[in-house]
Amino acid sequence: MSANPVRLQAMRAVEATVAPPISFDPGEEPGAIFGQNVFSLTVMQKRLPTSVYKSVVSTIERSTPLDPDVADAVASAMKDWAMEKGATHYAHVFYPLTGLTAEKHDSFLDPVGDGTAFASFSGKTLVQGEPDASSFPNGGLRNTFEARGYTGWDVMSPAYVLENPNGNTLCIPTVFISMTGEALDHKTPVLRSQQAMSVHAKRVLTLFGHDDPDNVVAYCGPEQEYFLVDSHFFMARPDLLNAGRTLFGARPPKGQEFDDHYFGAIPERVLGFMMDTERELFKLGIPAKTRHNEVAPGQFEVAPMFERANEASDHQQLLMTTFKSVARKHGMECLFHEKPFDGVNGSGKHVNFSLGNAELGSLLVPGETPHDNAQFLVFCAAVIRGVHQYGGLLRASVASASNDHRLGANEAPPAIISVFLGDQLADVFDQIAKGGATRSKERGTLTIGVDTLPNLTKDPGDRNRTSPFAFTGNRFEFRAPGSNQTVAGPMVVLNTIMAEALDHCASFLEDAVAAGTDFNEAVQALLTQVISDHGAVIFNGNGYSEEWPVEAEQRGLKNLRTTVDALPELIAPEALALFSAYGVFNEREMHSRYEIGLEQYVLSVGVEANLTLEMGTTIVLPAALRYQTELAGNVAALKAAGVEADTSTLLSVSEPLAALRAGLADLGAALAHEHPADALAAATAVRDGVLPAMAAVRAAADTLEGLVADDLWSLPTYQEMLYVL
Ligand SMILES: NC(=O)CC[C@H](N)C(=O)O
Repeated sequence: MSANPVRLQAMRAVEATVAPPISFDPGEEPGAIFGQNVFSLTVMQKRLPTSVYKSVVSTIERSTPLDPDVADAVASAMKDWAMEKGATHYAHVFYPLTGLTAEKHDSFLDPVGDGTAFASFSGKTLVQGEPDASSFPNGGLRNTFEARGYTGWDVMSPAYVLENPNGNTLCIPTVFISMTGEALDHKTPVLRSQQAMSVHAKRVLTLFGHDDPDNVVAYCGPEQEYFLVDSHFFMARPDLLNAGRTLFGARPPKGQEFDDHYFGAIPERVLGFMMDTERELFKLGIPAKTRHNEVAPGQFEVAPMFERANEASDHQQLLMTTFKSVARKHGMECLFHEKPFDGVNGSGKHVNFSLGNAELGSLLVPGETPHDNAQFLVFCAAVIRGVHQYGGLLRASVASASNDHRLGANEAPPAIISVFLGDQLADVFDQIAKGGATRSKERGTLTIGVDTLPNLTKDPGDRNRTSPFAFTGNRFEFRAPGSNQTVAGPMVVLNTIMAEALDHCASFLEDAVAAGTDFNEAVQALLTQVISDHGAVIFNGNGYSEEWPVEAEQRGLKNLRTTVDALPELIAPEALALFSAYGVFNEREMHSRYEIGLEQYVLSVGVEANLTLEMGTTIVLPAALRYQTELAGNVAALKAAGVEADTSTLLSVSEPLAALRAGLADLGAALAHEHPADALAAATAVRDGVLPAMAAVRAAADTLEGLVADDLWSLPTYQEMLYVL
């Protein structure tokens, strides 16, 4: 074991760690706690007069406006319920463009004027709040002197009581908008885009004979990957502490090459943590379903069941905060960074996406009959059209400085957005392209009934983990979103591109039918058109291969490697036209998101660069210099003793040491440059000037880590952080 005091102490402390007991009551019925802290429809049904309850349900299901009297009744019941659960405050929770969760707490107590106070909570307070919140990024949508921003209750996402050892709070999920009604958050566009998509999905469903269908919603099932690191190591790494990822660290002798961690037995300490998180999530009605070890050592995954996109997105944010706080209780730090450790697997948040409603289920499930299948194929075709036309927007929706390190490296999807259909579906679309599908690969049988559409089995064939957008039997999996990102961004783009594509499909079919074309023939013609116009986006091969970027370029698919390449997609004329046509964002809102994305990029690389400079100068350089001095002393002593001195070790250290010094000087110089005023120019300068300078410092430091005496190296190493839990 290392004699370096910092690391030694950390190791001893890890050894001595005793996991906290799980807060589990052995007599408890399974599932008894699920949703216990949620003001759910069931709770509302019990506590509200029937007419009020029905009115809320209608607002949720059919988007009817919320009546002020109904809001008052709901608020009163909600307050009583929350106070019974120990809540003293309520908070409008919102999701500003930092990607974090924001909350402003207010007490239920109102002073009466005679020195006493009573608890109150009106419909108006439930429905609307007014946090000052002027310091959130708004990309030019507000000036600080007109700081007003409003929060408004998202009726479709239930309120809940958040427990804290120091007191409980009633939390109300809200949208956050400016005085002029422009979106300052991630939730507003999810709701707007969902509405737009529903309008056109319903037109398609009506064409397929569904009479007055319910609203169609987007479902989202996010798979959250994360790393756990013992707190003692975490605290000894300023980079993890401040940037969430290691900026230094030589590859460990053993990485993930044995694939021995993936789905392996979950370490006892981690399992205890997982059970504890699940309990907290269950109380909040978050359906955490699956847990397992991931590819990299120290990496794990939790996957909740799919939910409506807006609720899934709120739950996802809550899940992340819950994981962070429970991990600390267990003496660990939960890392959501997309690439905390260089050279091993990064962390994604794969978004499983489908459309549907309670009445019809998922619309991306192959049906039992050719007629159902025709409907399914139209929805799939819409996905293909949407992803092909707006792949750049999907890429932009997952663009961040941290995700740039992950995409295309060590088993994460590439930055080129293509669609994987699986053998069966690819074969069907192939046949459609060649003039009408008559058989499905799996069954190999001719279809009967409504002419030429094939039967489809529900088994889609093999999975393809190298694709950023893969059909998995009853949904598509968008694999590019990063572990630290909100799922709202991708969901907004998915909903909006589906709105456009379904609008196109519905209009095509409506026109054809009006012109007297047989409906099935119209469907065939539509599918043929979509596949010949947009089939280039379908790629079933290996997305990690070296040939793919070359082929993708020939197909005209974009390869937007970095955030700086991707973000301009947001303000491309076709993107502005798309989002405004479907009422999701106006031009100002798009520009604000573009500016904020670039600003966040510059800020996060800036923090990392300053940290690299600081750690390089105050931790790595001194360790290397000490070792060099020790070696020089050894050479001098040998020479003095008249013994021939071997200087090779001294020289091998001196070389990277010189490179480190030069690298630090270059990085310092790169950081001293004033940023250009234009946001894109600033981000480009950072990408092309600062990032390479950081990489040069790291390369020299990582070489030194392999040379310097272990007792002089105080930064916990990759082997310690990844393997000691
Ligand atoms: N097994 C997996 O699905 C690996 C996925 C990978 N961690 C990613 O970044 O997306």
